Amino acid sequence: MTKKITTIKEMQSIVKTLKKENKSIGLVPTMGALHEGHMTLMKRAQQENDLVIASIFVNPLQFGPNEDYEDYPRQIDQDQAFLAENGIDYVFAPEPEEMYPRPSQIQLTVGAMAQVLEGAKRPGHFDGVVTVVNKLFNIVLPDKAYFGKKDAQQLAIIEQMVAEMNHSVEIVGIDIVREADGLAKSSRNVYLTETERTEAVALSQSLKVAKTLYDNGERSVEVIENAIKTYLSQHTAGFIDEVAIYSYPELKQVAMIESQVFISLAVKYSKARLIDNIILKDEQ
Ligand SMILES: Nc1ncnc2c1ncn2[C@@H]1O[C@H](COP(=O)(O)OP(=O)(O)OP(=O)(O)O)[C@@H](O)[C@H]1O
Ligand SMILES: CC(C)(CO)[C@@H](O)C(=O)[O-]
Ligand code: BAL
Repeated sequence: MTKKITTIKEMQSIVKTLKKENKSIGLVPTMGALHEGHMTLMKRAQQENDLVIASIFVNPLQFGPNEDYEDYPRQIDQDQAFLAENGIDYVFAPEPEEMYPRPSQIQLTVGAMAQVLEGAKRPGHFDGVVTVVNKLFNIVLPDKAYFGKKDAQQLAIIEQMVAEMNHSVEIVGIDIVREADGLAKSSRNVYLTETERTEAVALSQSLKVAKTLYDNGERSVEVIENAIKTYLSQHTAGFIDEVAIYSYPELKQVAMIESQVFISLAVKYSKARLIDNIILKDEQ
């Protein structure tokens, strides 16, 4: 059975007991509408900790005014059953009023790392992410916390936050989990129409085109970005919102592909904005 906790006080009291018993805690922060991508994070957390706390919280602070906060899929009972089937110990699922009971006097702001890629498209998004993740770390006091590489910029910023704020937690990044045809699993995939779902395979396919170019020796950012844009425009009617190559984890733009970089892309469909990325390593 997965025990559902909705108050910070109860969660902290459970954590206190677990710490007294010397149990290691793995935290998997999510926004719910759980799928196999999330479950891969949970499984890894189970392997590496005495017990796992999943959090489900659609964090209002990380959504812009014209984004899908109201519409974001919420299915806590289904999620709790899925967590129980997979032997997850606790789900921390507070309401927004529990996490943010009063107007905030103290704000966290992410610097240059949040001015590019997703952060540039979604102003304030990463300030909201680090705020809630900070609170979750303080409430759950995890030994390890698990984040997907699908949100590569988020992972880099959280690693930076942990280093700067001296959180006693080890951050574990998990590879992107994909559908059989290559589409990255995402809670927002349910928004896709049938045609969009068929076409959305173009995101991962275009990254494969880029990888092949890279493997064949291409190192020009412009050539690789253009190849992705061309592939996408030929294979999907979705709006190409972003195709960019950045160093990882510094999140600095690169002129040539010389070090570890990631190619990030975002495509907007009628209701869903999907992201994907691939990390390229220069073996030379
Ligand atoms: N396909 C995936 N592979 C690996 N990690 C994933 C995948 N999908 C989500 N995650 C990770 O799970 C955690 C929770 O993500 P979240 O609840 O936002 O799910 P999501 O499916 O990414 O939803 P969204 O539709 O908002 O993109 C994040 O660390 C995210 O990177
Ligand atoms: C890390 C997170 C749970 C914080 O709200 C969210 O950004 C997500 O689901 O990736
Ligand atoms: N997985 C990223 C959370 C968001 O889109 O707000």
